[in-house]
Amino acid sequence: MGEKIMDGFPTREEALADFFAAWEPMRRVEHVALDDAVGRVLACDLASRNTLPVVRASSFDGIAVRASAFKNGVPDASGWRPGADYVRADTGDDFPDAFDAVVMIEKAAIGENGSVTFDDDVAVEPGSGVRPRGSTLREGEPLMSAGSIVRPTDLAALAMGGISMVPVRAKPRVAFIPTGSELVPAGIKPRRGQNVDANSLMCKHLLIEYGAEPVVFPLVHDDPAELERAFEAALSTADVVVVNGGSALGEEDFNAKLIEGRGQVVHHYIAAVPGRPLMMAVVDGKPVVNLPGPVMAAYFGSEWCLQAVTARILGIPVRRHPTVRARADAAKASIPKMANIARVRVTRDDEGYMAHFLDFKAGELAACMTSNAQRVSPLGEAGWDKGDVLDVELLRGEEFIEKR
Ligand SMILES: Nc1nc2c(c(=O)[nH]1)N[C@H]1C(S)=C(S)[C@@H](COP(=O)(O)OP(=O)(O)OC[C@H]3O[C@@H](n4cnc5c(N)ncnc54)[C@H](O)[C@@H]3O)O[C@H]1N2
Ligand code: MOO
Repeated sequence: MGEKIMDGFPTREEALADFFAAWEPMRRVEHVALDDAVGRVLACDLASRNTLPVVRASSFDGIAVRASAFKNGVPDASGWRPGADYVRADTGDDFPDAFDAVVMIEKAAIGENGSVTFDDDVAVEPGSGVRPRGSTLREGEPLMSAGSIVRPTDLAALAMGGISMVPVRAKPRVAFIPTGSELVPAGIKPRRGQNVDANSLMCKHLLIEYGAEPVVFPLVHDDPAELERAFEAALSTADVVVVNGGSALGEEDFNAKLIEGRGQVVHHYIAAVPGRPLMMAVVDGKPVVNLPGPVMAAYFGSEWCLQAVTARILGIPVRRHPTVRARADAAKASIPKMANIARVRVTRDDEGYMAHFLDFKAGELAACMTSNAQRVSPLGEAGWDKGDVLDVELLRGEEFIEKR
């Protein structure tokens, strides 16, 4: 391993800048129904095609009247008849052109014969109690801009604006190739020497969260020909290829070698742990990532690298987790030359939030993966003391933090 352990690696930012300079994102546009648009990235600015109300609408449940009847104060309406002198017009209703104002139903008692008795304080002007044409939305009014991610409330705006098919950026198709003869699929009991393929599921769903369309390949054994077949199939169909495992120097680590022989390696080994043997390459103009195999390494590499690649293709920023300030419950050393991700259990007591750092190398890997927080140490940080207050990223809502 020698000096390859810590020294001379690019930071994540430097590595990504070089990687991004080496390939151009292709952006395809497709049209999806409103019902399928949530979570998708808008491909262009959208403006309303509708005007609402189309003509007018009552502001409340009431009766539509002629304002002229109120010119000299509250009229005697004992002889009024529905249809001729007034009509019912409830919230949002349009009503015949003969009427031009609406009186709230609380201020107008309708008799059995259709007559009306108004409260003494009713004041009616032309247009009172009426929302005019366009007072909700006007044709041509901007609805959303390109690059926004569609949410359920946005659907309401798009629906009102008469958008039925939504132009969105196509999801980047990311092929994920899990490798290693020792792996068995989730749900199969591992025998001696075997390990569970935990990354395929984790990375598939992380990629979905990032906005990609993952294509998870079947497990590839440690066999160069098998790997090459999977790699070429992935390259011919996907926008991004991720080979998982075999990134370091093991006997069966053909993956890095295959990629090296097939394209241009931009970086191999990054100042980010776990997962420093991550490799970025370009093959046939497409970004290829050799994501390290250990679960925490695959997670961190997905978060900083695969997410950035997906976000670049989609033209969106990478997501930022909310942070809280928490007291470290123990001292810890970290490697100053490396950005170091640690998973954290955050709890609450009378003094505030407390951070318990989990150790994936000491039997706590599952606890790490299910923890409610994490922290990436900045480069240059050597560690902290018990009681130091640190920013930690929350991975579940603050409302779920347990009180101790
Ligand atoms: N001599 C050296 N050994 C190692 C180095 C090094 O620099 N020199 N780097 C270490 C570091 S750091 C990491 S990170 C790992 C990188 O491992 P690989 O990417 O080569 O992965 P594999 O060797 O294929 O597997 C390692 C480990 O991960 C498990 N794995 C693989 N895929 C999955 C999966 N889909 N789901 C769950 N677990 C997976 C695999 O079973 C192994 O246990 O190398 C260090 N070694
Ligand atoms: O230290 Mo590696 O970078 O274990 O993942």
